[in-house]
Amino acid sequence: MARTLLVGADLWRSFQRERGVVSAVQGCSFKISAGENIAIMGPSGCGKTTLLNLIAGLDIPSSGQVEWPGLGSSDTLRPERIGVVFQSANLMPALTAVENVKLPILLGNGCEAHARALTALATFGVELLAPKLPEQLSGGQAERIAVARAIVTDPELIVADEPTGQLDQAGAAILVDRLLAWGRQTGSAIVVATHDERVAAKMNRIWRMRHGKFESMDERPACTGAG
Ligand SMILES: Nc1ncnc2c1ncn2[C@@H]1O[C@H](COP(=O)(O)OP(=O)(O)OP(=O)(O)O)[C@@H](O)[C@H]1O
Repeated sequence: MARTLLVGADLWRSFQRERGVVSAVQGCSFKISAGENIAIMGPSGCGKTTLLNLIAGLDIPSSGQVEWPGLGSSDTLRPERIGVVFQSANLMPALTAVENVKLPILLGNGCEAHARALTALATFGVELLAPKLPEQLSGGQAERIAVARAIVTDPELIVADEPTGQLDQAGAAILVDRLLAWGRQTGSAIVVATHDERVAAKMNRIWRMRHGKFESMDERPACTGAG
């Protein structure tokens, strides 16, 4: 049986706003195991980003518990155990593409950072963009580099927030196929928030959210794999 990486138990996350409290995540419970790939879908504002932040240990639930039995504690998760792809790439503007990808390894005191960063860029077919600054990149190129940055430390879990939002259909399919191929090779789990049914159809499981809750969790896509 696959190793359990993460368990969320009755997670709630509420935000205090001027007009009252918004409960972005409302009682979500789940488990993520090694090698799984999961799409989180649902309308804008249903809580996908908030849930991803809890999964990645970037945010703390208002109540409930998230634990990473296969990965460690929340202060040691990133960048080595969990790789994060933020919405809209979030590259550091003053650093070139290859420097952006190197960054998580340097933070983790790794060696051979440049070679590993180039390998990660090549995984997504963007190694020729290594010397470019973010301002010289298209949105889709920046997204590919952001995903390369997330895998460069060989994490056991990737959490990606709409990683293909700037790509056309063909570009999105290639990026996701390459990410899933990397996941199969390394045994890593991949969790992707997406509005794109074609992207979701490539995953093993789909979790559908509405108003902060799971509507369905174990839905199997009609077609799976790298097709
Ligand atoms: N830091 C915050 N402060 C206040 N409200 C927040 C905060 N973060 C999220 N919210 C609210 O929580 C709800 C869920 O937001 P979230 O970004 O998780 O949704 P989403 O499903 O990821 O949306 P999208 O698909 O548009 O990215 C929304 O009503 C949002 O306005």
